Amino acid sequence: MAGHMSPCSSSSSSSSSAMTFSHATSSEFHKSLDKFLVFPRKTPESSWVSRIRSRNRSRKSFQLKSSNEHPVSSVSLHDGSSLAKEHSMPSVKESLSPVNSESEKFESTYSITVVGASGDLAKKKIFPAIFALFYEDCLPKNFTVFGYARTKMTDEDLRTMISKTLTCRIDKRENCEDKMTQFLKRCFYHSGQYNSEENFRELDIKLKEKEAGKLANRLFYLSIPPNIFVDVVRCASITASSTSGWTRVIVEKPFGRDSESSGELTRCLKQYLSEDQIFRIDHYLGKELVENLSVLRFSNLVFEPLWSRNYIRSVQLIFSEDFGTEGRGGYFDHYGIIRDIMQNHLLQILALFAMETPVSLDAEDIRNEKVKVLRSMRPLQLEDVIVGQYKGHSKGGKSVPGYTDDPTVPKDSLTPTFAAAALFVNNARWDGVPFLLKAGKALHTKRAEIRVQFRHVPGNLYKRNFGTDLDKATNELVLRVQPDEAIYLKINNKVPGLGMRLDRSDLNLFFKARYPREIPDAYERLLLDAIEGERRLFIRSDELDAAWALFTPLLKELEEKKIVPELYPYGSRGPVGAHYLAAKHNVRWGDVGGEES
Ligand SMILES: NC(=O)C1=CN([C@@H]2O[C@H](COP(=O)(O)OP(=O)(O)OC[C@H]3O[C@@H](n4cnc5c(N)ncnc54)[C@H](OP(=O)(O)O)[C@@H]3O)[C@@H](O)[C@H]2O)C=CC1
Ligand SMILES: O=C1O[C@H](COP(=O)(O)O)[C@@H](O)[C@H](O)[C@H]1O
Repeated sequence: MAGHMSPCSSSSSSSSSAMTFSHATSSEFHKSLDKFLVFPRKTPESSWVSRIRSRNRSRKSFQLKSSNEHPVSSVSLHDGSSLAKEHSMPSVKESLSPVNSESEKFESTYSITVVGASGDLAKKKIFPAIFALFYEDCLPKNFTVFGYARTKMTDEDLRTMISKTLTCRIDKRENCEDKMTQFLKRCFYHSGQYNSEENFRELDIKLKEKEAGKLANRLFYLSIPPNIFVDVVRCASITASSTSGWTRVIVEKPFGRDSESSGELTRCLKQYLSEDQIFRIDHYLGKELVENLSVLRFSNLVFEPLWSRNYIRSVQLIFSEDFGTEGRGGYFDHYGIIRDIMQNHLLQILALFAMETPVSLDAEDIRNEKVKVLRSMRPLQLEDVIVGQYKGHSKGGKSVPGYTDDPTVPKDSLTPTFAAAALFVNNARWDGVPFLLKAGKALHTKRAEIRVQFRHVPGNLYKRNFGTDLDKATNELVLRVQPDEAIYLKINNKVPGLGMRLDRSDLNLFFKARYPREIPDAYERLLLDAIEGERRLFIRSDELDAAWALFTPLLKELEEKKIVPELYPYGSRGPVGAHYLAAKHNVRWGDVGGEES
């Protein structure tokens, strides 16, 4: 069975000292925002580069922009102290636009090594995201991509494999073929075992060849099952970390399966890496609408005053997929939907939603606020959770499989493929407000959204016109994370004409209509942030601990008591129990009934 954490000593063949990887200085993320210029990250290439160049010419400073436009590891020639500190880690944009011989001296190289390059995630998401960054001219001049896995492949085989999943931006497609060819020339492959220092040493030699003596920054993306994370980090740290620039490691979830295993994983990783070097990815934090949540809230006066128990009746975070665990049943059965979606993606959104205003957009300020929210929540109780599992059925000559029909899933599996839960943030702002989380596979639709249901209007003058069901007149703010990103607010208005008939309408910001260009994939944003050293969208270890503390007792209880999930048909709206759970907290799910626009 996949997924058991190996203790860090498991296959360690040699001892090593802590923090073998070299890492960026902490000053990287302690700069104040207003010290720097602000550039939009994605403007067309010519204007973007020329803007940087002209600013650099006039101010002699380089700017590196991460997803919050916060210059993270920039080098300012105005600031002697930061110059001295950070010469060892020039920024991406710096190497994009060398402007004087001083900077030429420090020209740096960047490599991204995708460990587990033969796998599903690498093919589907990571290589396409790196290419998209290249296509958008967001990558530095000197960059190399390496694939690493056990599968025997040549460089050419890797290129053929990844070329099948590369796509150019829908709204551009200019020079697409050329760009792909240029990109593929930068891609190389090394076949090796995950626990072999020798094989990583060979990788190091190949990396050094490409780096050609320049200052080298290395990013490792661990796109592998979690039971080999520590082996890889150990081997790479001992034999393949950069000795001149930074070394960073992106770790894919799952980060453990409960508090203990997660703590153990963190402890093991920290034998070889400092916290600054670990980039725990939760790709939902890279989604456009999740990014927009804080903007909506903190840059519009109309929302923030309403953002509390005084006006908000419930917050609903909903994830549904219209397919089952096909092909991933073996992995999934060890985790279940609560660990796969709720404890990370939905909880992260909840923390961003509920946090207090951070001191600044600095990663540490934001993550401090998120941790406070998580630590203000009471651990989940069994009575506030319902679990379900999809079953197969046949309809009109077509049959769909149940979860346990998957040959890699035990026939008597009790693993939930659906869960709904009510969580509470016990602080002054949110006391008593249910945060309803719902996540499920093999449901009737694919969707992720944040629904904010406001309280009923007190002493409503128009009560008569709404009829008896006041819930139907409740204002609701919806952030549709996917598909068809949108932000809309349900309001009540008068139907034009004589008489007084009320209607419910949407004030709608539909992103495709407003911004008719493709929205970057979450992995693009996150990869760029990792290259640029922006940690805001990555999970800090104390956040992770707090998240597991909320779910671990419940997960244990579910397993110990062998709670049987409620069966629901593949393609349905999920177990009825979810409605009882909402009703218990005096609310209704916003995504059911005629209201789900
Ligand atoms: N796929 C997805 O959509 C998502 C995946 N993730 C996470 O990302 C990581 C990678 O996912 P994914 O690509 O699906 O994983 P895969 O199962 O496809 O594994 C990736 C690669 O790791 C190697 N590998 C697989 N199993 C083992 C094993 N038991 N021992 C040693 N090596 C093994 C294989 O390469 P080789 O045999 O060539 O060495 C494989 O190609 C996982 O941690 C997963 O949980 C997170 C979110 C979504
Ligand atoms: O992390 C995961 O996410 C995917 C859903 O991601 P999305 O970006 O396509 O919404 C989910 O299918 C998978 O089970 C889970 O591990």
